[in-house]
Amino acid sequence: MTILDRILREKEKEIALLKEQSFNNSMNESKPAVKAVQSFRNAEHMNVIAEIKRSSPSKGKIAMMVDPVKQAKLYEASGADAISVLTDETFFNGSMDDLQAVQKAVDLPILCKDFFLDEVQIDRAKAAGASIILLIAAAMSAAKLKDLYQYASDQGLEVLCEVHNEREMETAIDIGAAIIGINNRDLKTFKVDLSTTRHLAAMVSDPDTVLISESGMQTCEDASQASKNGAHGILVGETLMRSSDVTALISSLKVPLKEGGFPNAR
Ligand SMILES: O=P(O)(O)OC[C@@H](O)[C@@H](O)c1c[nH]c2ccccc12
Repeated sequence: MTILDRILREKEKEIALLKEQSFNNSMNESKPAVKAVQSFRNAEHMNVIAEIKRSSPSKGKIAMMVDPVKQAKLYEASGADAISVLTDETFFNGSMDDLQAVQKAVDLPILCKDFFLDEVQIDRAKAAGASIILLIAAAMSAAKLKDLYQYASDQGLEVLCEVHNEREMETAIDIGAAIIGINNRDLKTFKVDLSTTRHLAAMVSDPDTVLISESGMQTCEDASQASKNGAHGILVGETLMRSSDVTALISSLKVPLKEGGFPNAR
């Protein structure tokens, strides 16, 4: 059984418990929704989605003692364009409380990074203040991905649709995903290969699609390579969590976008 299988099995248990609760998902309505897709398209420099990540199955402990609110404020003050909060407890030591606290403390779009398999998880993420959710193509059928994408959109949430091979990319394109995340890490083997972004970005022909290169980003050379390969954003966890100078790191990652960014923006 792969780690992804183990995580998904755990999620099924979590979903059964969540179904016994109800979530007031109008709670978040008063805060003006910052549409990440629009701000990403307006950028001339690499969009940086900065992640709060205490630990992971592949790397073990990364920053167990992090104060998520402090870290998120530092990300925001350093020029991050969105914040990703890992909310899975069992495998990543995160929590929905982290996300809720972060959302209250910053004005940036907040990505709820979890393994979504059911609408009830989307309701909970929205109630906690998420503005974007992650849908991992490798975790479900194409039909399910489409249904959850639609459900999240109907709730006013944005979706980062994550792919890591050609078949998943075809599905993401097929459902018309506005923001596609190309994961350089294979969730089944943990192997990181930055050329995954080049390979899969080349399949996208819609000039309005926002492409995010995810995982394994360490240096401004990596960010430049991602830009050359067609990415408009990068999702960075471990390197930022371990950095002693987050501000300098984020500013070095904000490299110019290929051809100045989106042709029709601004
Ligand atoms: O810490 P890294 O290598 O910078 O990676 C961040 C992010 O891409 C990674 O946390 C991630 C991408 N997709 C996921 C799906 C589930 C859990 C985690 C992830």
